Amino acid sequence: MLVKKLFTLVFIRKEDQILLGFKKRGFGMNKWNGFGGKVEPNETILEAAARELKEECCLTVKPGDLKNIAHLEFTFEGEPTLMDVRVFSTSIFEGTPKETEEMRPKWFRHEDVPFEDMWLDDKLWFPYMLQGKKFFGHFHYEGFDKILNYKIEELDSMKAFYENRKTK
Ligand SMILES: CNc1ncnc2c1ncn2[C@@H]1O[C@H](COP(=O)(O)OP(=O)(O)OP(=O)(O)O)[C@@H](O)[C@H]1O
Repeated sequence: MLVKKLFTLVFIRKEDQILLGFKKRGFGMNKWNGFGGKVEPNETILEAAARELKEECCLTVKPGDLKNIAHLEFTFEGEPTLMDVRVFSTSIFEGTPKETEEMRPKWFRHEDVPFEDMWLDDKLWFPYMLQGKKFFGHFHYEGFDKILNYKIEELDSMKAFYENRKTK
């Protein structure tokens, strides 16, 4: 049986640019990604998303301004964990991105997103996100550099997606 662990992932958008952070330590080190981390037991998913964004690049968002745009699942061959990642996006934020011990933030134009220095899955689902689509993705890795299989589905509504999962 797989043990589910809940994570957040936040993308800040500004005109034709997206804010990414270069992870300086821990899981996904030396890769560009959105901002996020584990949801703690004492907080909601939205609170966790806003907290991680603040901790990692010093931007403030109201949890209510974060729009849930995707649900991602990651499994790793031979590992008992399923990473359950709630992806959010917003263009409403306060502050200027600042480097922290964990992340070095940088704005990228859509055509300049550095996929060669990101998780392999990002290249597969970023086009959905950049086109404003909602989606579900599942990626099964062998190690960290090979995807054994995956599936991506465009969704009409995240709410309907979660309601549908609850009843299964
Ligand atoms: C495998 N393919 C992947 N593709 C894209 N994004 C991925 C990912 N796998 C993990 N992620 C994200 O990477 C962050 C890890 O967070 P992570 O640093 O482990 O969490 P947190 O800050 O709580 O950790 P510590 O407090 O340092 O233990 C978190 O946003 C999570 O959604």
